Amino acid sequence: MKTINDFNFKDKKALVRVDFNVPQDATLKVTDNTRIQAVKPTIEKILNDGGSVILMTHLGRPKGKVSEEFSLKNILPEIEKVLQKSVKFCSDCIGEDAKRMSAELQPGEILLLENLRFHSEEESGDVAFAKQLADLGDAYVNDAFGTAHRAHASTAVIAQYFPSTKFFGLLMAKELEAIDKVLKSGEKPITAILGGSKVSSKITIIENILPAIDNLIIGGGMAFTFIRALGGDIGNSLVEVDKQTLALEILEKAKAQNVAVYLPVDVIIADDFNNDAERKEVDIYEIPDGWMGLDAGVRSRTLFHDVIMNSRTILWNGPIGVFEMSHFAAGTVALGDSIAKSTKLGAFSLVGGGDSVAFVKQFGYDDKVSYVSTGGGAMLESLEGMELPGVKAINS
Ligand SMILES: Nc1ncnc2c1ncn2[C@@H]1O[C@H](COP(=O)(O)OP(=O)(O)OP(=O)(O)O)[C@@H](O)[C@H]1O
Ligand SMILES: O=C(O)[C@H](O)COP(=O)(O)O
Repeated sequence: MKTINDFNFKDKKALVRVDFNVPQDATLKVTDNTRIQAVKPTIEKILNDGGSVILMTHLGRPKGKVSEEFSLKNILPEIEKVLQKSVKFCSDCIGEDAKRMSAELQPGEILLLENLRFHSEEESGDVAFAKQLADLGDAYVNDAFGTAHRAHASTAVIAQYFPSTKFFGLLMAKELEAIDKVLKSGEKPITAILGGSKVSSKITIIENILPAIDNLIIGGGMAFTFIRALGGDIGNSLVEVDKQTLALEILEKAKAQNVAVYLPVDVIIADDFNNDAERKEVDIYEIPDGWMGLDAGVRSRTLFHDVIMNSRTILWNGPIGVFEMSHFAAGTVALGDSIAKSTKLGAFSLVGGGDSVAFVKQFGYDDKVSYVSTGGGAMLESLEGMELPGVKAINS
């Protein structure tokens, strides 16, 4: 893997694609700066070499139109705060100003280009647009793991203009290593915990990871499709009726590959999808009509705990209860505790995917697991075994 550590950036202008698609509040203030913090080592390495940095990113989905709401001006103060440096700003990512400001950039300086997605050519992967961006720098660095699953002008197409000066940034390298550490070189036993709402969104992941893992814990809303397929009464719980055969096939495949599958054995049920609904705890095969399962029960939490404590490598994607409602968060919290405990005893744990990452941050588990991915869709596609366009462009 060719990273920025293989190059000296002295007197070079590095075009660095980052993913500063950060969450903002109603006043457009950044509410979580993790993605900015995450690329600091890459920027520092280039500046310390005596180079300069031209930052390119998208923010939101402005669909090719200029808009104040999606302007990077709104997040510039947060970027300067995190990087502890002043950052120049160009109000268009291409054109005369971008050319002039890039040409005038001195070693040690940083320039931020306005939102790439103000031009529809970014998402369509337009070659001429990619060339205009490429002309601004001497080297290309991709450190935008969160956007690596998009084949856009700045994430993939641009790389062809830097045949010998294209590199992975340090975040990108760390993310790819974390996935490899689980799926290729993980210490056994390896346990994957998959939750979330739908089986259909996790099928490809399950099929791809089965050969690499020893244990598979299936929780959350997707568990009910399996339980129903196995003959259980699931009341009004979330279910994908047309995916029951697939669920049984997955169980067969797991068995054939010697992967032990753990489904919840009990469940917290509610008479409505509502935090204040009436609740009780029942066997997962005996959910009465009119009730729905919204969290893992106490026996399930213990079952999962024992598996996790006996694991040396842990992959977690998807909450095992509706943690957004406080009365149904305990199962996911218990899972977080188990993973934290196992990690403390030396296991390697990787958490990926939008909702699970939101959970670990909100509940303070981010420092208690080995690695929290900055990618949502990119992480899921990596687990599905796809070569991400942003990765392929640097490797080829
Ligand atoms: N028993 C359940 N019934 C209904 N919804 C559930 C249940 N358990 C968990 N969920 C919900 O599943 C949602 C996440 O499901 P989704 O399929 O979106 O996962 P995901 O986005 O793939 O997860 P991630 O982003 O972590 O990969 C959570 O918001 C959670 O509230
Ligand atoms: O937040 C993300 O997942 C990335 O920044 C990609 O954003 P997109 O889904 O709008 O392409």
